[in-house]
Amino acid sequence: MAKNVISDFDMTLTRFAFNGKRCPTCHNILDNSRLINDECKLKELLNTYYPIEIDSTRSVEEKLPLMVEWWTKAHELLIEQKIKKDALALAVRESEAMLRDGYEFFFNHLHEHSIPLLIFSAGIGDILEEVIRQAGVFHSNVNVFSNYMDFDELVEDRRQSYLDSYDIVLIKDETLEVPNAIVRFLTGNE
Ligand SMILES: Nc1ccn([C@@H]2O[C@H](COP(=O)(O)O)[C@@H](O)[C@H]2O)c(=O)n1
Repeated sequence: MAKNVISDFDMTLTRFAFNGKRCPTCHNILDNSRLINDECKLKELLNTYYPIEIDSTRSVEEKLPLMVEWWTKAHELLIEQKIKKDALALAVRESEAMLRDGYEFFFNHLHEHSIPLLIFSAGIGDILEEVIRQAGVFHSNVNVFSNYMDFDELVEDRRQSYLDSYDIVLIKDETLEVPNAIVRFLTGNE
């Protein structure tokens, strides 16, 4: 039987608090860093929307559009900050984010047993990956499904790193023809 482990990230794989102090989410890591200026209102968004996220009297249907509204507004604010990709690692290193105690066993054991770990997160994929990487457990069985930042670098600059990292790289292809061919193959052309 195929096994997968599915998890979310912020406050699930990372700690909620340490020594009585709240630990940051991916968004908070950026917000608390030197990459964001004081005028950026991410904290105000957190104060508005986090109570809604954890409000057990509201239904999922009620919360969903508000959560989308939250991350849409947050991402618009982040775009204005013109963050450089290279600076993310330092922001994570200087942050107080930490994986939960016992993370080494969790990540290493799944890797040793070739069990895929699928992480779904409403956080920021680039930051999330960096937290796991800096903890030394970003193994090949870890797959992250999250929002990623799109940096204004020239496509040419990134082409080689994509070619090195992925089996298939689509360039100037606005269709889903290749993914659809793979999906058809996986489902036996049904
Ligand atoms: N703009 C935002 C959006 C979300 N958050 C918090 O990040 C958490 C992501 O959690 P996952 O379990 O999906 O990894 C989410 O629960 C929000 O509390 C944020 O801080 N800022």
